[in-house]
Amino acid sequence: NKAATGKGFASPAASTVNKSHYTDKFPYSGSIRPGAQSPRRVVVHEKIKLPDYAMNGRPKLGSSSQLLLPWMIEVKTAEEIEMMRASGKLARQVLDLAGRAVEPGVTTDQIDTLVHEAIVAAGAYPSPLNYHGFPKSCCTSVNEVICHGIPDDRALEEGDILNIDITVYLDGYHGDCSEMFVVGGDPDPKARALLQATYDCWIKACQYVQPGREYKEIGAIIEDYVTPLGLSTVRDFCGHGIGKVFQAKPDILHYRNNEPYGRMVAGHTFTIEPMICEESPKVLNWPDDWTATTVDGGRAAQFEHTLLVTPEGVEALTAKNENSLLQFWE
Ligand SMILES: O=C(NO)c1ccnc2c1ccn2Cc1ccccc1
Ligand SMILES: [Co+2]
Ligand SMILES: [Co+2]
Ligand SMILES: [Co+2]
Repeated sequence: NKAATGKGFASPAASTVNKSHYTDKFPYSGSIRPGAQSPRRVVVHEKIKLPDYAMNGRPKLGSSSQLLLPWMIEVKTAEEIEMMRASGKLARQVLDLAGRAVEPGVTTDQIDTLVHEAIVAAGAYPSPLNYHGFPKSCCTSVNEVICHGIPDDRALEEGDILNIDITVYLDGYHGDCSEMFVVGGDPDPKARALLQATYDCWIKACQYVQPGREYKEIGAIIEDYVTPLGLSTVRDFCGHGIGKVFQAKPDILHYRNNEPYGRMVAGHTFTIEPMICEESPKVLNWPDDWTATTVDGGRAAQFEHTLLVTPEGVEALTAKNENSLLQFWE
């Protein structure tokens, strides 16, 4: 996902704000707070191909091949599709490894360490690390955190719902996926409803994908599914084209829209990663420059696949494998 609109956090009208949960003046909306981060890592293994931003944090502008005009979507060759399959497969393996480590008392920093070491051991680079300066190798987003939660020293608690978002850069190609995990394994009924609805609208959107279908329809499918259930879909971050660059065209909006991104073609690769909220979809950006939470403390859930448009329809490059654990919503 990426900021589809400008940043800046909601500033509730002064008169109506209950300041009881204010700490250091910032209106945190729920109980999650910034934690202490362990020292940043730098990947220096000579065998690992680094993305262009690895050292200076700034991805080169424009799409992977300079020939592509901004509104054109890259069509991968058969060889590139094989590379994307390998990246997607690795991202899935790392996400499964991270998910198996989730239990009360484990910190998100410990999960980040596990993820970082597994990605580097596989000869890949953890794509989020230093992407626009991001400090960690994956995102861990708990409860009211919508996305881009930074792994830190907070221990996971019974009943937390957690998104772990993994992106790997393997031999020049990114693979990006994320999934929800329930800490302690027994979600409250409202969490169960949020997780089931988020999963169901996501699967519905993924199954819509096939050559000739319009990109913009994805948003309507998601929004029309969650709204009748009393849930909302975040508008500030979107899915994205992916390949030799982490984020490319098209922008995949998760709400009803008229984006002019045209139609799907076999060989397109992109993510669908809806963020669904219990209450308001409005985003409160923390002063840490990364973490995005709901403005009202309502919880949020997200799932993400990297998808390939095939002549027959769609292939989830980050699909679960025979060793992946199934969750209650599947
Ligand atoms: O698609 C993504 N995840 O699915 C994705 C896209 C872009 N930046 C990302 C991610 C994940 C982590 N960051 C790093 C970051 C960069 C700037 C602002 C906030 C976070
Ligand atoms: Co993504
Ligand atoms: Co994301
Ligand atoms: Co992701």
